[in-house]
Amino acid sequence: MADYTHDLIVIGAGSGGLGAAGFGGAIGLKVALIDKTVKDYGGECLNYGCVPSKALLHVAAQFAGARKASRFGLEVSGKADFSRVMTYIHERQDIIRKHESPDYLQQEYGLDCIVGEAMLTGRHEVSVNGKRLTAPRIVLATGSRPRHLAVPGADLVKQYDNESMFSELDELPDHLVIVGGGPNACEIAQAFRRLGSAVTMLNRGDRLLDNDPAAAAAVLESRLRDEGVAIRHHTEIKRFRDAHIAELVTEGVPEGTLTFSHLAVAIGRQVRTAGLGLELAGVYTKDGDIITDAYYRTTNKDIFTVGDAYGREMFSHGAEKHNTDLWTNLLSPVDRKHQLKNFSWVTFTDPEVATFGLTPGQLQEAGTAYETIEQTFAHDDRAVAADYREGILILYLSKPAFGSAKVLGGTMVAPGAGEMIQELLLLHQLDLDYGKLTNKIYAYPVGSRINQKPARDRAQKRLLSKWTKKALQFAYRLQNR
Ligand SMILES: Cc1cc2nc3c(=O)[nH]c(=O)nc-3n(C[C@H](O)[C@H](O)[C@H](O)COP(=O)(O)OP(=O)(O)OC[C@H]3O[C@@H](n4cnc5c(N)ncnc54)[C@H](O)[C@@H]3O)c2cc1C
Ligand SMILES: NC(=O)c1ccc[n+]([C@@H]2O[C@H](COP(=O)([O-])OP(=O)(O)OC[C@H]3O[C@@H](n4cnc5c(N)ncnc54)[C@H](O)[C@@H]3O)[C@@H](O)[C@H]2O)c1
Repeated sequence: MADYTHDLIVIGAGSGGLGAAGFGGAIGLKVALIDKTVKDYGGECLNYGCVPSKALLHVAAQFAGARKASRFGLEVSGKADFSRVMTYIHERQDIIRKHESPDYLQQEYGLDCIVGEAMLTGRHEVSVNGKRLTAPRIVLATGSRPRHLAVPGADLVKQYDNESMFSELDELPDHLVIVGGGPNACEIAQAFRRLGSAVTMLNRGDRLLDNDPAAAAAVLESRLRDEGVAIRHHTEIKRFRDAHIAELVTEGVPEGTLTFSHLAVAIGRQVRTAGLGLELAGVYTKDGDIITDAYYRTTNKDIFTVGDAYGREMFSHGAEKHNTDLWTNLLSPVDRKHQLKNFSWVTFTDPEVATFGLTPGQLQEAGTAYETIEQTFAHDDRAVAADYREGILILYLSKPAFGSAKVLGGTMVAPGAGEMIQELLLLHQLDLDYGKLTNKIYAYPVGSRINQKPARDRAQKRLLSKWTKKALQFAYRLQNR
């Protein structure tokens, strides 16, 4: 370390940077962690992403619950007091912020937390606040930024993205138009509708949640429509006439105009590259992404990316996964390759859409034989009691020549699906037989009993074949004469 100021420099203190620097600090390395402002510590997830969106959904769920209770005589009316909703969100953020502040990180992990805009100035060199830092390895955890619409008239309109939505929006929109059909668009559509806004979603694709199975997305879409969200697929904004009127096109054909009070864009993310001095460090980009290999290395072998900067799965737990791999690679001569075999993601709408393990696309690409099981919640006692019979569980099971099937992946749509898939994900990750669930005794009527239903059905089918039935009858009569 003689010639370097630090063992490791990490730029960006979001989910990616906190994990990368935190582990280095925990094992006693001299790590510099840099972010632009004190408030930026915690990154997108804390400030404008996961945390505020989940707090918003939590409040919105209470409104939905109260409205549903009108069926049983409770009278409710009115819209949300938006400033109080925002206050709640900001309070929640402040609780988490305490453990992600520069002071806390410095004290707990011994990190050298620096507040300032960093720039690469050499292959092992970073400049921040006029100072030069050096390290044998540098991690770029600089995240991504929201995409905006660039159609004619775009400059006439305030495009609320997730950053401005959670920092500038100060009133409940009368009519919120949301452009996009991914997890971000679905979550905010349901939240604002439940708080009392009219909501229209405009989606370029032919369905919501492209990364989840169509059958799962259809369940969510039906719920959103039932709650009053207008959803238009194959639809884009062609131009804005003024700050509140958009001209639409559906598959290239003019579709009239749409008037809105507020416009939100949830059309994906772009990796941040501007102002980082990448070229000075030999880090190259292609089509706006930082070029990286399967080991998180950039075109400079001593500079790595994690989190959204890696340009693939853009989730907080994606960053967590990247850091686990990266640290394995930084500490051992055997490199761990990026793969998504055991990954999962959840859209936190009501019902939640939770996907885990391998997708049909990945299975087909790998040439893996599998069968698909679709289990409805229609006759699940908990779903009947708590009124979510429209939920589904989709499972991809292996087709072994001998022995029991393995859980390869799947998707669940249900309230709390993100929690309920966890045992399935564990079976998959540990490569355990699906049949292991057959004799598990679940407390009645926990929702996750649904995970067992197909396993029991399969076991019962085997047990109740003509010959096994005869054998069992014989065994019974022999024992009970
Ligand atoms: C609305 C929304 C909801 C989401 N909900 C979820 C969810 O429920 N679950 C989930 O897993 N994921 C969710 N995500 C995704 C998740 O927020 C991101 O994947 C994650 O925050 C990315 O972390 P990161 O560290 O890669 O980037 P960021 O958190 O963006 O951190 C990058 C940091 O780098 C800093 N930086 C950039 N350039 C410089 C520079 N030159 N000098 C110093 N600092 C710099 C920035 O200030 C920033 O703080 C959501 C995203 C959005 C938009
Ligand atoms: N619960 C979660 O984990 C969660 C929640 C929100 C966001 N995120 C993450 O944040 C990132 C951004 O999410 P996102 O939903 O914005 O992006 P996305 O890329 O997942 O979805 C973008 C959507 O916008 C549509 N679209 C794109 N351009 C359009 C246009 N011009 N007009 C109409 N529709 C258009 C696409 O068809 C697609 O449905 C993702 O990586 C996502 O995983 C995660």
